Amino acid sequence: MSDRRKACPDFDLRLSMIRQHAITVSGTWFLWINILFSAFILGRNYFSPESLAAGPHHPRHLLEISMVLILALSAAVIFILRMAPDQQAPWLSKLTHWTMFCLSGLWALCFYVFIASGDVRIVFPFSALLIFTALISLYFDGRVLLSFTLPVWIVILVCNFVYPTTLTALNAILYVLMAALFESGRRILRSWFVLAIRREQENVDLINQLKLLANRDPLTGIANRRSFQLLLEKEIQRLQQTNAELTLIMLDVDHFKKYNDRYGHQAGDECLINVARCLESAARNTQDVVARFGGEEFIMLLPDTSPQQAVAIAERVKMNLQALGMEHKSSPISPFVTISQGIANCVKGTSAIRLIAQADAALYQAKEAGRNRWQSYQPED
Ligand SMILES: Nc1nc2c(ncn2[C@@H]2O[C@H](COP(=O)(O)OP(=O)(O)OP(=O)(O)O)[C@@H](O)[C@H]2O)c(=O)[nH]1
Repeated sequence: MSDRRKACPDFDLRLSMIRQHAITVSGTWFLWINILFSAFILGRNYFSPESLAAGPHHPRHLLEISMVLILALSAAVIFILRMAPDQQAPWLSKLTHWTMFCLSGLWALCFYVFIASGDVRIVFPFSALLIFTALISLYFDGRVLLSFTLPVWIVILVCNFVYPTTLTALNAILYVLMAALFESGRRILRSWFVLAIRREQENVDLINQLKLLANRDPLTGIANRRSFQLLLEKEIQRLQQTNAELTLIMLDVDHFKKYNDRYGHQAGDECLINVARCLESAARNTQDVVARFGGEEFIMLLPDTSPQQAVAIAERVKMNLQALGMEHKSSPISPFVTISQGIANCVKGTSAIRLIAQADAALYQAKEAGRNRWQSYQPED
């Protein structure tokens, strides 16, 4: 299957972003090549001016102007690419694209001067070198590569016939062969480029999936105990540095064993999923974390939350569950599924283990007091 048919929007987006970035990196390298080549032509023209003196057409000044322009343009664009504050900015790749197009026009002019002045020996090796270095640096973006190579190619081919030499036919065959080699090389390089990005994308997806598996509870989809512990540690650290508040609510479904025994394990699973949704809708924002602590136990991590605000959330949990009205005929306290909650507020210096133990103790007190209620942690005297 071709790369294009297999492509998905995410992959296409990533490919175009990497291409944009790559063009500013390898485009810089190619601009240095342009500087080197134009300096060489200028030097050659200076030290051996007779090479252009033959024939009726010898617009030497055109050659010098185009080489100086290539030098100046390449240097200016290298400077801009290096100094740009945001190296990923899309305008950088547009600038590189247009620069390649302008450079191509200037090189086309240079080759026209060579052919028109009868200095044809340099044309084939030099154009081949230029076009294949363009291939190495721009193979991943067909449009940019073509905007550089096509004008050069067309001018060489046309001039070859307008100013015929003894080698006109042979040169034409060589240029056509070079075009075929160029295109096949471009396809091979591009397919490796796409493959490398595809593999990288697959690795990123795999890592994201593993992260999800490591941090999510597979049944309910909410955070698991491990991820809760990490977030709690982070919040406690933040608490030590600021005057923020932090509250935990530990929650336990009442008489869940009886629910399982009456309705079956599958229904028990669905009940836990519904409870998780209830807790999520009672949470206020993305800062609040709802996690499954284990079995039919849940926990809510509420950053920047006072004990009074936590009580309001606990009430909301109770209301949400009541509104859901999940039948629990085996419960001795209500015909519907209920939940007991223990609230603990974190004071500076309290460890994560201690805070959880306090919320657990408050939960135990809520159960002791008859279940289907919340209880704030009361330190023993
Ligand atoms: N369906 C289902 N049941 C689970 C899951 N995890 C734990 N349980 C069940 O939850 C029940 C917990 O029972 P207990 O610890 O006695 O708690 P309880 O019956 O709610 O009693 P109280 O907490 O005192 O109200 C056990 O029957 C477990 O098998 C689960 O993922 N799915």
